[in-house]
Amino acid sequence: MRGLSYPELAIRVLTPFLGDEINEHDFRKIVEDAYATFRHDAVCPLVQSDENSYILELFHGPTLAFKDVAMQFLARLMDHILEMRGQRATIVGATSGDTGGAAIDAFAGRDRTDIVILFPHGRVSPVQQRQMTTIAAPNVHALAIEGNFDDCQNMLKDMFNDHAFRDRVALSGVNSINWARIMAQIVYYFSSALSLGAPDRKVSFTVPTGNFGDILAGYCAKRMGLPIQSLGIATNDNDILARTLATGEYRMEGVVATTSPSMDIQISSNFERLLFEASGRNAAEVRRYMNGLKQNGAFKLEEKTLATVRADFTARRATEAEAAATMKAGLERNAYLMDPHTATAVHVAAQDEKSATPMIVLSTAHPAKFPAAVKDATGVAPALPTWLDGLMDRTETYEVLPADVATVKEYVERNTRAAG
Ligand SMILES: Cc1ncc(COP(=O)(O)O)c(C=O)c1O
Ligand SMILES: N[C@@H](CCOP(=O)(O)O)C(=O)O
Repeated sequence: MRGLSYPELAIRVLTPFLGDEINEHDFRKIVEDAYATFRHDAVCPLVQSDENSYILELFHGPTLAFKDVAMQFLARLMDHILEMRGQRATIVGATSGDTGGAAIDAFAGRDRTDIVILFPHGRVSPVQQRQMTTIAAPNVHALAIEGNFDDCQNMLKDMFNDHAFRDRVALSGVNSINWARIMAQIVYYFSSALSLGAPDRKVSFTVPTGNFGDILAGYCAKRMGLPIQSLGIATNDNDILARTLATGEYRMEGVVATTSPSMDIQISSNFERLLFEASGRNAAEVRRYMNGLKQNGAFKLEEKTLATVRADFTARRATEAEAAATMKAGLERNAYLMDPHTATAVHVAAQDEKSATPMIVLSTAHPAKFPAAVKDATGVAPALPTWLDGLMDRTETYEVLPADVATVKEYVERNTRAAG
């Protein structure tokens, strides 16, 4: 697979996951169109940052975040399937900042879908907010929820669990709850590892982590046979995953606001998927964990499951000061500006012992999405690319709603077209 273009590689990696509802020709067109929206010929280029260290830039899509990689593909795939079936869908998504903008960009103006995005009021960056609130398309609805991301995601899960509501509005998801999101993210683990010599040479990854979707895609790549030495979870001060790997106990604490807001998460949704695999697909064990989380805000991992998780993953935290110092050092040493999420992971990766295995850090957002944090750390305010000119001056349209699922459901039924 070495030497293939990104779309060709995506077709090779993703084809085994397809059912028979889509033919080869249509799938090729979906993939090619999705990655034609990226502003870099390589789609996800790999940049060397040190002797054996690399940064995988995942932010060359329309909204400057790694979410575009999956979302541009997913929107086209869903549109195609809905068209073939003659159906419509209502998409409801929860975001801590980036999923929402990427989903709105990818689905805006599409005839067969309405999209409602729940974001935590006052807890996303101004650029992230405007990417959700300034898109004038009749099928787009942005809701600022008086709560945090976990509240938004909990309400979304409640909506999926209310089967009558789900069926009435033809509810569909674009969060990483949707497997197609994870599936599309597997591809860049392959593209970057292949360009460094895989499968003849192992590589390691460090991933800025919140909802655990991105790093789960890395785990899937490993299970598919990609020789990955280690998968490093990098967290900000919301370090529940780092604490869990250290102590064996997943224990919720309050969410704190950081300069990497997209990782301000305590309920890391896809960690449940990992636990299912690590427990040997023991549904009863995972159910016990999830009940513990709901009832007591905590659960303790079985020794065997913990050991299995630790065999594939390491986890560390970068504090706000460490992320800021990393952004500053990146600019001074390499004339390279990185965003706070990326800096979190670069700091964590640098704590590893020197190894002959190349380390690839996933860069999940363009620094211009977080200009205030980057300027505070480096003195330089990164400018938005020209295709986003005027973003900060456009009129915003959004509603503020309480973190109350009945109120949000009522909004969805009133404002979307698939019901009835
Ligand atoms: C910029 C950025 N970095 C990292 C993450 C964390 O990714 P995940 O939620 O897949 O762990 C997010 C949110 O998804 C993000 O938007
Ligand atoms: N960090 C995410 C949170 C949602 O994650 P997802 O991968 O489940 O969509 C964001 O930026 O919205």
